[in-house]
Amino acid sequence: MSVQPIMWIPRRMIRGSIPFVTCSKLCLGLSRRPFHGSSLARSTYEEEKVLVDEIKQQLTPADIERCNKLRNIGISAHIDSGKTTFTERVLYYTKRIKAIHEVRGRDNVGAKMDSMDLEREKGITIQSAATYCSWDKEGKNYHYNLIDTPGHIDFTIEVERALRVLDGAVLVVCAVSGVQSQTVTVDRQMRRYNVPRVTFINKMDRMGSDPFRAIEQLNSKLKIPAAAVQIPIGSESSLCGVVDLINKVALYNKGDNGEIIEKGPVPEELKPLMEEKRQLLVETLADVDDEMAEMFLEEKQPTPQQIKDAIRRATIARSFTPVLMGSALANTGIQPVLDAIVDYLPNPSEVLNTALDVSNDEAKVNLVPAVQQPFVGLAFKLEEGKYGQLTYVRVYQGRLRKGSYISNVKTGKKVKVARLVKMHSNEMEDVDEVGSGEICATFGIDCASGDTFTDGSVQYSMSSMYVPDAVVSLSITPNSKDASNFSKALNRFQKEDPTFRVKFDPESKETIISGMGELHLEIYVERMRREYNVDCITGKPQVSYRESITIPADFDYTHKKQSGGAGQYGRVIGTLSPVGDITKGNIFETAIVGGRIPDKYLAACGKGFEEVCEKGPLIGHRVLNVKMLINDGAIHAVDSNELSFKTATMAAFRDAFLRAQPVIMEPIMNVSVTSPNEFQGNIIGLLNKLQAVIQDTENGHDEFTLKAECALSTMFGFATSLRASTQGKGEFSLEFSHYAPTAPHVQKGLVSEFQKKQAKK
Ligand SMILES: Nc1nc2c(ncn2[C@@H]2O[C@H](COP(=O)(O)OP(=O)(O)OP(=O)(O)O)[C@@H](O)[C@H]2O)c(=O)[nH]1
Repeated sequence: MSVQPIMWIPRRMIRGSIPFVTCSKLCLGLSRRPFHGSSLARSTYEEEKVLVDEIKQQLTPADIERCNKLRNIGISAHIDSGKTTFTERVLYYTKRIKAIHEVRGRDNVGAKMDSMDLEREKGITIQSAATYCSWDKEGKNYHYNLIDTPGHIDFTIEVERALRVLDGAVLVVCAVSGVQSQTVTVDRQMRRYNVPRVTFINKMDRMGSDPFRAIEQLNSKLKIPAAAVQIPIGSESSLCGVVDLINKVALYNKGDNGEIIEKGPVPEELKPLMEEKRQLLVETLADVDDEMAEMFLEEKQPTPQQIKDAIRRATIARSFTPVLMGSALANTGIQPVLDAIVDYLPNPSEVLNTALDVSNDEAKVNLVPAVQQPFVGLAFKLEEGKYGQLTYVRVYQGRLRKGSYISNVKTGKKVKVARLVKMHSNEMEDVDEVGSGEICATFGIDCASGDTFTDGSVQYSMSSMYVPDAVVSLSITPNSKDASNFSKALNRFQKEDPTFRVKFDPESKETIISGMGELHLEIYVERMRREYNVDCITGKPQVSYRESITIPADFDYTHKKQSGGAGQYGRVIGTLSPVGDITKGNIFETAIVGGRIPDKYLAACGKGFEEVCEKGPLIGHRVLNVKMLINDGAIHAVDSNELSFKTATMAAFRDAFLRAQPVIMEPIMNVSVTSPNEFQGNIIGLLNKLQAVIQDTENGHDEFTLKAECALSTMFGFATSLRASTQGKGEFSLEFSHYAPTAPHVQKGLVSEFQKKQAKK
């Protein structure tokens, strides 16, 4: 039987088809990796592109020239993938630093971007660090603002705020471990802020490295079409360069620190692989880019420039990521990433940034990165420095000048920009002015993280970043009597980090800190000791439970105190009900007819509701997803006041809550454990003991990764048991997934423990 050759049609041309249709190429035996769909609804990007093109019309040639040379880039990845090591090379090759220092290096200097002592000791990045550098490409000088972000999930807010203000990112992936749990988190964050990325597969010098397996995982796990634009020359310890698939040329790193890039012909033995992977690149592009698809159908061979243009379009459209590879530690393949940043990542004029016009009913406005426009900037990160509060600002429109006055849209306060600097990790350079699209920092501006500033002529407010909920808390008490440094430190940390929260429990007279995980809180306790000289005693980590209800309950409550002195009277009637949509949080509503409760008393009811939600009736933890509706009530002509209504609301709430089949909700975490294959049995045993639900295991070359869901309450001390079961070779990460009701016996235990504590007071 003869097989009819069917023409292979790029997926892009089969509109509306979701599963990948493989036609003749498969029939002809050319295997293609499965396709899992593009990362972005195309219509969304097309609408965005129209707006970006409109905005570009408003730019002067000087604005375009300035933006063309600018890239705001983040470096993000899973823990220990080599972001900081990579950034160190970038700074060295761009001549920002004169020598390379390693993370945990023997010279004890540490990498430039890990400027905190604690970061250098632990070899982890805790705070994101900003810097800038210049890169010469084909005779043109480009300016990069770079932010190196932490990999550990506990410091995730640093990644959120960096990605909020960046236009593009380099996603670093380990060539041995491939896509890891935190790579998935970072990918989600990149999508949240529509950040296009180029991917760099690092650690190609390590045994067991396999860039093509990592690319498969980008496709399958992150569901982003990805294709190599390079292949390695040599492997593991003999890695010496990469083949540029687009130009079919070999690039070797030479010199003591790989600073010289030497071009050469492609080694003969690599030519078949080069052709295969180049073809795969073109096919993948044809799947995501119209122009490439047409060329493909017409069987035209694209030129290197056409391939590069297609990569640029598809990367900016967030429907593709080009993959480069090398080894930061072995100084191989870094310079091509710097070129790829220029070639494939957007400049500030190619990204749509919007704000809400507060003076015009919050109408959406598109920001124009032109210097002549009124200034609009976002304060995205605060840091307490030697000279006071340092505020990092991304300028979206207009320009920011030293000595000028800017106004905080939220508070209406006007402040003078006394000092303007560009950051180079923990060092700074004074500047007089920064233009739109730039990132800078200022001193002495009192604001909160996420505030928008303008020159006062417009009232634009930009959306802030996503702040995840704190899940772990512990009590903390300073060891010395002098509490001033203690509260100073707590105030500062709270201001800098929206995921770090502090509250004082008047009943236990304890200060409670909460955050993203044990490590997060541990680091703050340690920083308190080092930076503020305050030794602290901490309690056992506690889970931040939530309290909720499962059925509605009506209430009719009268608060009355009419004997002796000034009287109190307030009656509230209504319903307490569970909120189905968990994104809505707690809701307070009133529907009073005929003014039976005046507005000022209703406002007091609202305050009472907020207060009582902070400390739930079951075990004193925050209330989640409860709606309170007050639709009737009564006042007393003399005795009613705001306090009476607030008290009545709180008591009504507590009473109805307990009748509404209340539940205690506990945080369920996504756990990811990676360890050498030989410990797989131990780890599964360990997780079974913790009643974790194992969802996936994946065996790599010599490591395996296990994913599970587990209640946070069982995970305290997991680091120690994991260390013991894996001879210290296992690693894990925990990330909040959702809240789920605790088992009835656990709830009973928690409630009786809480009641015992209350009775003792
Ligand atoms: N073999 C090899 N090791 C590398 C390479 N790049 C980094 N490393 C090592 O991997 C470890 C982690 O590197 P970092 O640069 O701190 O990784 P990171 O992603 O910044 O780490 P966090 O910010 O803490 O998540 C260090 O011991 C580095 O020396 C590489 O290309 N090859």
